[in-house]
Amino acid sequence: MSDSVIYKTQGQIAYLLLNSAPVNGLGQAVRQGLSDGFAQASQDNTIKAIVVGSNIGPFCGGADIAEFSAGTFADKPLLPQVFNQIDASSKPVIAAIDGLALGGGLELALACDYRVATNKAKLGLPEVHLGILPGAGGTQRLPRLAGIANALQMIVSGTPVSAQQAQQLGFVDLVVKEGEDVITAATNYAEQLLAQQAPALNCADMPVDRESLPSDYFAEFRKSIERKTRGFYAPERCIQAVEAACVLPLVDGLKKEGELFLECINTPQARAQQHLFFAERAAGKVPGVAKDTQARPVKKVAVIGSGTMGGGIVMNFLNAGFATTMLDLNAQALERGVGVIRKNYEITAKKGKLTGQQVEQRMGLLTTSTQYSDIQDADLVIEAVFEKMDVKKAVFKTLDECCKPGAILATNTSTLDVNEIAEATSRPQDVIGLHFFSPANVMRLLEVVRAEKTSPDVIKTVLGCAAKIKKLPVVVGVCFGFVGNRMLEPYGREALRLLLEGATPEQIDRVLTEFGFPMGFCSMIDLAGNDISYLTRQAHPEVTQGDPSYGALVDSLYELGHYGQKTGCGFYQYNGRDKSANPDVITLAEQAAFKHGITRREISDQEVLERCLYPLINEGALILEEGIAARASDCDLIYVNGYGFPAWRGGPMQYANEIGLTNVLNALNKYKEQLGEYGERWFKPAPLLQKLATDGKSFNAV
Ligand SMILES: NC(=O)c1ccc[n+]([C@@H]2O[C@H](COP(=O)([O-])OP(=O)(O)OC[C@H]3O[C@@H](n4cnc5c(N)ncnc54)[C@H](O)[C@@H]3O)[C@@H](O)[C@H]2O)c1
Repeated sequence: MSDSVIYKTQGQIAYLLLNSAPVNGLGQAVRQGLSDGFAQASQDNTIKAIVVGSNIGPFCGGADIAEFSAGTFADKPLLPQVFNQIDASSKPVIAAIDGLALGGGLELALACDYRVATNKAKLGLPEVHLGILPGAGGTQRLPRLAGIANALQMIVSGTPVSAQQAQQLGFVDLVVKEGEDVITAATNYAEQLLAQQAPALNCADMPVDRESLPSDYFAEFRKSIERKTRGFYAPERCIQAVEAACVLPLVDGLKKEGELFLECINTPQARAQQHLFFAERAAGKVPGVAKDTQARPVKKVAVIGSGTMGGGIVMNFLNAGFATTMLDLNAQALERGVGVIRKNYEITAKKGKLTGQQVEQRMGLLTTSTQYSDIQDADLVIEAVFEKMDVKKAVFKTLDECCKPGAILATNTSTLDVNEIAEATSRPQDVIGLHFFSPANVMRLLEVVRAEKTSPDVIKTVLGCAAKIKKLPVVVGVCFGFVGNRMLEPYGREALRLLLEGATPEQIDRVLTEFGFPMGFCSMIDLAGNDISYLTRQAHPEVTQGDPSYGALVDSLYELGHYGQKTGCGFYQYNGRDKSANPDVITLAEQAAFKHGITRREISDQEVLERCLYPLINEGALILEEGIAARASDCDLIYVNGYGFPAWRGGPMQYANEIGLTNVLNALNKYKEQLGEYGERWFKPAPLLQKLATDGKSFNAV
């Protein structure tokens, strides 16, 4: 038998202990070990019960996902076969669960007859997040053990539950206290079962209670998740599998589940979602930051600026239990900032997501000040003041004078040069960019901007802090807009140019939302305020590369005071929640087109999509070439988590991989030719894209 599963016996009980670090992934060797162990225990007449547990701590993190892309998940024995073998055992089988029982790990536990778990265990079926469904019996056994509604909720949301919740739902039999050894507890449980002559249970004999649910239950459930799952393929297949569990005997339900699993596994969506899964793990590996780099201790945090971003950033740290000082030179702004934080917490408490005591606890961690001398003992300072270089430099000079040696000095700038800000101090090695996204207390993405002199231990420290405040940190280099906003620039440039060439805001937004963005570019600019886009361009005229038509329509709207939603008018007109076309936009576009010698024409939806997306992808290739991002998957994480790029497409670079880099390259070349001088200026393919396409490779090769 393989070392991946340890087989041992003690008295009447056989133990199968998974032994495959780090999380007992169910690769071929583990599957084989389980199957062999069960065969051995079944044949041994002295064995009366079987305990399945872990030799390394966590019970089981699930299938070995790398096997999906390699195709080896189909190497025998197949996971469903092994679990059917366990379910069919004539001897009681007890799962002993500590730590994780996720995906295939929970399906393994469900195939056992009884489950004993520690109160720290997490049990769930997160397959839907990988674009697939639980394909080893989870969709058939969980409804039988936990009821249809509970199972459906767990399978479609992918959200795990605690051992206590699992016991309430009926699929954990015993929860053991912290510190108790779960294998000992499972052994005691097995002995009790044997003393009671408790039978081995077979899921096939368990009824599914469909009658207690309304006849339109599944239809209503579908409606309830419609918005959240728009565009995703797997949730509907999960529902169909649970529906099958309601009407089919177990053996046929398992067959149906297997068919639905195969329908999902080879789709671009499953590849995209698995790409993002691996991308998150890869993002933690930062070139130049060694594994054994020591992080600096961070206990006290200070945030400079109590405006929109400062307040949101402060909340992250209060939520994670950090003593935090919010500093603003303007006492009124400071008071307003504290008020906004309290109000946000109170709204959350009203929704029942925080208790009154928790609100006070968090507010109790907050101190405020208008004096820099009050933050001299802060370990981490995050600046979120006005976006002006002279203001930022003055703040960093003051921080340099007042902060203790070794304090990390971070800036939340969106567009300014972090190297220049760092040089305003005598300690550029301690300076870093922490680019939070708005609303900063909600958005998970954090661009960590590594300046030329930022020291590796500073990066290591902020990555640790990011994990504590539950952010997804992606390390990027210094350039205008870093990764996210830099890639957004050509996307927006093309959307605005297409309006001059003949497209309408409605067409652009429709094409982009049909692609999967939650909103199109014109609606997005209206929401953010086109004054921001106008003023940023004024401050950074170099982005236009001398193109006089660049952003022309935004200029016209700005000059009319039509800033978007905040003034009730922008690309659209707003009346409360109602949004309608702004008829002036066409006239303004015609005037701008005339001024810049652009001939208006009918624009196809395909052109809208290609011209918005391909330059964005091309910019990603330039970013990779320049080393601003370490890997294409980092750009994807930024786009999916910060810019609404549909997760089921895996991010712009993965989308390009999926449609083929040659197609992207050919389209860029086509527009380069078709659009004359404009095309020559903006549609030059990045050398990296050209090379990869010519070599028949994808961005994953970088
Ligand atoms: N708003 C966004 O969506 C967003 C997103 C990402 C990053 N950012 C960046 O975050 C920073 C702050 O943006 P915001 O939208 O919160 O601005 P804001 O205008 O809402 O707040 C800025 C605050 O800084 C204070 N302030 C100004 N100078 C100061 C000084 N010298 N010392 C202490 N306090 C000072 C002001 O009183 C004000 O309360 C900017 O650099 C911006 O580019 C903003």
